[in-house]
Amino acid sequence: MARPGPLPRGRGSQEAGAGTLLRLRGVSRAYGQLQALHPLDLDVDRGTCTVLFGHNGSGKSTLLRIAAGRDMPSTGRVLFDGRPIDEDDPEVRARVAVAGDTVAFYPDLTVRDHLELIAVAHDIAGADAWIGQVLADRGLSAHAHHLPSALSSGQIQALTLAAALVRPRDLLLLDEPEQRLDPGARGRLVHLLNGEKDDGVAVLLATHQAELVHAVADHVVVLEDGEVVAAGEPAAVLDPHGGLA
Ligand SMILES: Nc1ncnc2c1ncn2[C@@H]1O[C@H](COP(=O)(O)OP(=O)(O)OP(=O)(O)O)[C@@H](O)[C@H]1O
Repeated sequence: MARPGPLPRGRGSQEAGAGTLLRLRGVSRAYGQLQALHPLDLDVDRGTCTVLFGHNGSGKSTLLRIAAGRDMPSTGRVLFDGRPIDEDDPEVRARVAVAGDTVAFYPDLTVRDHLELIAVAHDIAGADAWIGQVLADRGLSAHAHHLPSALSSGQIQALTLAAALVRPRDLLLLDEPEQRLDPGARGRLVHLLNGEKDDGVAVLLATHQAELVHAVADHVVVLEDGEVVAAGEPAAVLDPHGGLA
């Protein structure tokens, strides 16, 4: 993906390709009596993609929220670039991009307005051209001046992705980014994720789609009722239909 002007990336991007960026140790999460996540360890390296795969309720979103510093684990710790993650930490805000499972857009701001707000907040050079590129890449150019209420569910999903992609990032966290995308947009998503890896970004995403796992993952973690039941290279762990190999 061509980027106009300086690459809008996080401050640590000069270290891209140099090892682990996100490290989870002994991380678990209980909601009252429910053990949503049993203790697990996970490393996500720069320039690689790790995929969380599992049925509804297996703990994927819980793990992503903890990895983003948006929720505290019941046990264990999360380190981003060697320090405890906290979503209020300016370093984390500058370097971690999240497209989560809940989305809130301003009803009276257009698609382009949303992306401009984010670009301004992150002080992005050449923002106009860059926003134009992100809109085109996500198939949103024709909807740039539309309000969120005028978008289809797939276009809302594309805007959710665009909002994460218009900003700098060394770590990209995505919750079911393939949801509601048509085959063309899913193809662009695969291209995008492989481009992120080439740029040295560490990617952690949750999905239900085995095809996406095989297309982008270096490492897959299969969750069942909050427990890791398999982990490793996709070809060794999952068959093409998403069953355990
Ligand atoms: N805030 C919460 N309070 C109580 N229980 C929760 C909360 N969030 C999630 N859970 C429960 O934790 C378990 C894991 O949920 P989670 O959303 O992490 O699953 P998931 O794998 O992302 O599911 P899906 O594929 O449906 O998005 C589920 O049983 C869910 O009901």
